[in-house]
Amino acid sequence: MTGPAPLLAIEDLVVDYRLSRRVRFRALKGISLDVKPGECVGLVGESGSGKSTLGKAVLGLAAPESGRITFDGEDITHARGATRRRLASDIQVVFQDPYGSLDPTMTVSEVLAEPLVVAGTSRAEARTVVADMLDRVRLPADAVHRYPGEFSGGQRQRIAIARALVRRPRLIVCDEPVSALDLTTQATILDLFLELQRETSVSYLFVSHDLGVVRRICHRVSVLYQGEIVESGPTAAITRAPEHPYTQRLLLAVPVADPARQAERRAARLGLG
Ligand SMILES: Nc1ncnc2c1ncn2[C@@H]1O[C@H](COP(=O)(O)OP(=O)(O)OP(=O)(O)O)[C@@H](O)[C@H]1O
Repeated sequence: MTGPAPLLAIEDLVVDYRLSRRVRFRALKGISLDVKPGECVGLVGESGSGKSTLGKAVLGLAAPESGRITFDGEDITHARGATRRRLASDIQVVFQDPYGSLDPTMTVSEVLAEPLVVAGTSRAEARTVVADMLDRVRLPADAVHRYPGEFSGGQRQRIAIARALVRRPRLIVCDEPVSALDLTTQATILDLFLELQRETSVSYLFVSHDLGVVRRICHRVSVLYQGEIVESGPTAAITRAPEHPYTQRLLLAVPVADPARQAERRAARLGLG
């Protein structure tokens, strides 16, 4: 193998959902991908392709039938209990809906300090870390006394990112983290992810249905279609010359600024081009 050892390695992963005692649905049909230290790897695919299932498996929220997930060389495929709690400082998650993932009854200070206090950090030290994190995600210092519901969608996502960062994770699973935001806010949050990566060398597994978003932020991308990876490689190469027809379709769905090109693409998508 060339280059640094992967931080996260997924090998031939199969995940089923049990629909009834006899019936199972195979959501992931033997997926392999890896994320190297400091890298952002995109997992792109349309709704129902299995993206969130892969994220859940990494976080220990979906039990694989077979295959292997290793983190920093340790097999975590079926990690539970104490191992999972230890992993929680290394692997964090940012979800699509920042409001749903933040307790509305807790102040921002409590939301951010909780994971630290649970992990044994003193309250005084937690206060220092929280202040530093708010600064990093560009939220005003007085945000600590307010509640998540008092913030805009973009600001709430900044709170969720700060919460993911407080325990200094090495990997963040980002599950559609900008899908609920308008385009301008999306751009500023993606810039924030990039900046944080430069500052902290954190790695991202970046799940998205939007190849346009992935193109902005990911070094490499894997394209998931009906539970299988149909194409993967450097993002620039995949978006410049996608080989699989499904990737080509995903690319056609990316909005472009030029209305004439947009019309051409719409025609191509409808088979009129
Ligand atoms: N709890 C569940 N029980 C049964 N089937 C499920 C369950 N969760 C997901 N699935 C099915 O597994 C497949 C993959 O779902 P998953 O949520 O991973 O897709 P996704 O690509 O993340 O979609 P979306 O972008 O809409 O969130 C879908 O066909 C979905 O219907």
